[in-house]
Amino acid sequence: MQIRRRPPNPAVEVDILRYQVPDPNGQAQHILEEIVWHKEKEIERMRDRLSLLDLRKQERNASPAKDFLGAIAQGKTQPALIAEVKKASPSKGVIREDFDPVAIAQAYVNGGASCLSVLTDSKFFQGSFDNLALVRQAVDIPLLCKEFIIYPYQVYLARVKGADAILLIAAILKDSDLQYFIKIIRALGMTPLVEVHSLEEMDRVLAIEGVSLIGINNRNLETFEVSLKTTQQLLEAREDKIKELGIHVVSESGIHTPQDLQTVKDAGANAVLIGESLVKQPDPQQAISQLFGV
Ligand SMILES: O=C(O)c1ccccc1NCC(=O)[C@H](O)[C@H](O)COP(=O)(O)O
Repeated sequence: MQIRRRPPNPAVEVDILRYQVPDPNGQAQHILEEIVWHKEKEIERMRDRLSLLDLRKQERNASPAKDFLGAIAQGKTQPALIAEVKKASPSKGVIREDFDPVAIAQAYVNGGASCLSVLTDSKFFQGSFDNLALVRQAVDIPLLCKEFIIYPYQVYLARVKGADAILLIAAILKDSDLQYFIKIIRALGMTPLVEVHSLEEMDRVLAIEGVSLIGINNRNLETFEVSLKTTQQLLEAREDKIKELGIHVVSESGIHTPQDLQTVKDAGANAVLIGESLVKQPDPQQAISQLFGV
């Protein structure tokens, strides 16, 4: 997958100029590119309201980040559950009409989730950084900020709002950007979760220093096609290297049944990231019990 980046204005903090578009007014070629192009404008507007300098001052007063990787390693369930607070998505539209992020988060905690993932994108997922802050106030377990990170600004904002881990998507960041973001995330005491979808992305990420947690997304973000074979194939191909490096693996997306759970567990996933199949149930706590048989 290739994401074409448009010339930045104003100049950005990271060297992300590889993916420039020949025609900046051209059409996005797929949803991930559309999201990234929208993010550029969105973050520009956010910076106008609150500068990076002021945001970094706020970050110094934030309470310390919780141990996201430790919570997965200790896993309240097997595999450990990262339950996602998700109202809508580009592939499914609105998943839950009566969306109460705090009530859903509390139900997930009562159901035995080890960590939570909170979508903060507003245009495509109807999430928000306010939701992240509300969930942070309501629960004690570690939180992943599920964003499309292209600027350090988003990392600092996530920390200020209470994130303990940050998603980095290999398809939208080149290697030097990944390295740079991993350093910032670690410097702020958080855990980077680096997401891949292909063997090529897996190999890029395995060569980068400081990666302790890899997410294998079963959803192709270009076509929305979901296949658990993605987890099976990538783990089968790189199991030895992953073990040698002591990396934990999260299987993400498309997990709906106990059989799906068993499939990715047998493939070697240490954790699962589940949104839709839990959030669409009237009682998300009971949905976890049914899925995990607990
Ligand atoms: O969910 C989507 O449609 C989507 C589209 C484009 C980019 C990302 C997208 N989802 C992000 C995720 O990775 C999922 O929210 C997460 O893995 C949970 O998936 P699911 O259990 O299938 O809701």
